[in-house]
Amino acid sequence: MEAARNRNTWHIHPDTAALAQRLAAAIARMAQEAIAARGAFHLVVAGGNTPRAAYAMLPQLGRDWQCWHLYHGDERCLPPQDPERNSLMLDTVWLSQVPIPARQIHHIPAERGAEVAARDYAAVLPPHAFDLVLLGMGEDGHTASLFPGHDWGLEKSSPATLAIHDAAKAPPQRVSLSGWRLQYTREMFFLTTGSGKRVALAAWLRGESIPAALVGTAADVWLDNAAWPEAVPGAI
Ligand SMILES: O=C1O[C@H](COP(=O)(O)O)[C@@H](O)[C@H](O)[C@H]1O
Repeated sequence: MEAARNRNTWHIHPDTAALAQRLAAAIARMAQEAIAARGAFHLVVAGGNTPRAAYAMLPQLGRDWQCWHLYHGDERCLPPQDPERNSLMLDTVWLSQVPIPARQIHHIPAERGAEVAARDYAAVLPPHAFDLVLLGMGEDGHTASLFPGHDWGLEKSSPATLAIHDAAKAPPQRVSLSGWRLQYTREMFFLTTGSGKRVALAAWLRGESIPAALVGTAADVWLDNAAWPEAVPGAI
């Protein structure tokens, strides 16, 4: 595969363990820089399986937890204790072990249903840019809960949050930050690992209009060799 000409930086890692370690260190470093510069770190987290190992390392690497503010890129409309909830994964591997003030952890109240949760979540978003947005990519190229064939809310006239009713991946009801709100950030990292992501990654590298590519036009993309076997570890 040849990288399409775009504004992405591709960080290739030999395996998921190496990626998780560097990613967790990068998040902790960026938090310290943001806190030193502005007194707070506003982070949007990705759901799914890919970021789990990095999140689990953060309790050891992070500091100044009282300055962290957490948001989700998306959530699935399921009860809070459902194992498929992004918030439950985050609580289990990371948040239950660190003293981030509860009022600064903005889980999406997706158990209220997509429309109500999207409205309520919009009300807690900051008026300023996020410091860092973490995103994953599904096998079909979706990111957050922005799926192929849907409106991804890339226009500034779109709402900041979208109620999703027919997602191609279960559950069909979800809430997502819109494309432009995800892009309103100082930095964006995409996390993509495993051979299951090869087809979507190849489409991105060819310049196809998949949701991940259009949201992540200028993102740093963190990959392992299983997702891009031909790539030599390093940054391109
Ligand atoms: O449904 C979702 O999928 C993407 C990718 O998940 P992964 O398990 O392949 O890492 C994820 O980024 C998103 O937050 C999630 O809700």
